[in-house]
Amino acid sequence: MCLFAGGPLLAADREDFADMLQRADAVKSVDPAEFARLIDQLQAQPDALSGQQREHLQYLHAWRLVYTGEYAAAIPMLESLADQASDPTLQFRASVTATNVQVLATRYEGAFLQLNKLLNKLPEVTDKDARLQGMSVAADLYVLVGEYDLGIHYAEQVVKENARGRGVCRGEQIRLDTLCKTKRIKADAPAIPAAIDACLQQGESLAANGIRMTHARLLLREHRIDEAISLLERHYGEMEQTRYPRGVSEWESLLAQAYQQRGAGVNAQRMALRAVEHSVKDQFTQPLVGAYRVLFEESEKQGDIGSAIGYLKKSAAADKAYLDDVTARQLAYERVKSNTLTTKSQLEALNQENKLLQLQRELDGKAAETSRLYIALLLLVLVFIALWAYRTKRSQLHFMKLSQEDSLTGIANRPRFIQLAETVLEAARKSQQQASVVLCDLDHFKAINDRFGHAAGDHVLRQAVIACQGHLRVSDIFGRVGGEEFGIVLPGCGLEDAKQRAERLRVALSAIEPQYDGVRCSVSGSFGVTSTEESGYELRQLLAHADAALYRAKAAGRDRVMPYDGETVDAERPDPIDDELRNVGHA
Ligand SMILES: Nc1nc2c(ncn2[C@@H]2O[C@H](COP(=O)(O)OP(=O)(O)OP(=O)(O)O)[C@@H](O)[C@H]2O)c(=O)[nH]1
Repeated sequence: MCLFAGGPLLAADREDFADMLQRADAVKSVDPAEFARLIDQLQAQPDALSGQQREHLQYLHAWRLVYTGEYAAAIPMLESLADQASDPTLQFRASVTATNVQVLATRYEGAFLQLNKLLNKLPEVTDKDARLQGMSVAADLYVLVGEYDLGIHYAEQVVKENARGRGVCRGEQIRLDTLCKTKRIKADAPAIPAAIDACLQQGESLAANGIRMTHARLLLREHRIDEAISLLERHYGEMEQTRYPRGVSEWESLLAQAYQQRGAGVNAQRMALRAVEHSVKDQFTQPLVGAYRVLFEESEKQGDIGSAIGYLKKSAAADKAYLDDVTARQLAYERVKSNTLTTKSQLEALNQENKLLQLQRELDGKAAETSRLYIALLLLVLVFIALWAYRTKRSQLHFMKLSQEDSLTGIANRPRFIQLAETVLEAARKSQQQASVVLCDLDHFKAINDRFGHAAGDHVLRQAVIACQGHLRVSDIFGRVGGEEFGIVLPGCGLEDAKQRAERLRVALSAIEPQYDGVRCSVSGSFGVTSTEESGYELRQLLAHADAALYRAKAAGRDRVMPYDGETVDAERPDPIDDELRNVGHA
């Protein structure tokens, strides 16, 4: 398929682009020519790429600019990707590279600020390559400001994680360089060839040559000049192929110094000039200072004073610029560190404040909870009191009912009957209305008890009450005033009415045929009736007259109704409710 032919873009094309991007990413530091070819090809069709692919391409393009020393152009591209890239891993990688470039562009403060952000983000980054990049930058930066142990720590971390087998090469390069700087390694250390091998196996010739430079420095330090020259000459072409100007310039400066130490002035001069030529514009590095120094000394040796003075001036300027650079990065590091510490302590203060607020909130919460508990407790007590009051009232009512009720028949007992009758009669008296009183006594009740037993007698009493209730009004007062004797007050009834109603009660009584244990017995009752017209409104009088009439009914043969006939009541005749009346009167 032709990738860049016109016509609609197919999904397969996008896959090919993705493939090319991956490939470009993979070869960017090992095969600059292939990397450049792929980037150029992809850049020719920007509209054919997806948004994410365009971002990836932009990152690789910025990387290429860094590689060729165009830092000013690369930094804004990388910063924009670090802030806005849709893929978080690309975001992290862009910010790592941005940090790196800020160092190269001597923007140290920005670099250290960015480094702090990176290290904070690092624990969340899972992409192994991105982690390798982040930790490598951290190691480089710490070494740059003389924090060698920190640098070695991150370098060792890179080796340990060994992302895609590249960690050993990258981490060892930093570690060995740091050990060289701190004079903690010898030129014959076996770690050196091992690290070079690891890099070569990964195709990382730039890193392999970086380690070789470290090796050459160690050899020179140990005055093994020929070995150093041999090493540097042997791999010079390879270094040139990396097309990394900064690295090439450093290599050439080192070789120039080696030649000079050997006394090969012409070669030293030639190589130093190349180092100056390949050095990054406006970048004052130690190798550049070294190259100018070689040129000055060689010119001086040759008696070319004019050139010597010129190189001396350049050397002094480069040296000063380099020292200024060292001071600048040191200052930037200290400033960021102190700002970070200040921010940290401010954050801690804020944290403390937050903790206090949190505690306060918790206390408030507890107080609210306690209040809620108190309220719940109070409600519980109130409910308990209400329940207790309700039960007390209920039992009071129950006992009151018990005290007013006849337990056998459920109608008013004698005291209650008297109380109700008094009230009704008083009302009748006040309204000058008639009322009648009826006394009813069951006939030969003793005989029922004797013949059928006491329980049968109780049963008959209950049946008799039920029969009577069927003929009484709600306003009538009905009570049990003796063993088998009942009293009835009929408000609004004159004597005739009362006689008729008593007659209905009598008929009702004689109609019941209570059965007990299968034995049927007959019941009848005798009734004595009087009214307020005959006897007045006094209950005692009314009852006495009704009782006299009842006595007459019994005497006349029972099972009948007798009205009070005006006869004088026998004072000797025992009055069944006399005591109660006396009590009521006293109450
Ligand atoms: N079973 C039962 N008997 C009761 C109760 N109260 C009173 N008696 C009985 O009622 C009977 C009343 O008898 P008496 O006073 O001689 O009257 P009596 O047999 O009805 O005869 P007269 O009234 O003259 O017709 C007694 O035997 C009492 O024991 C009660 O609650 N239950």
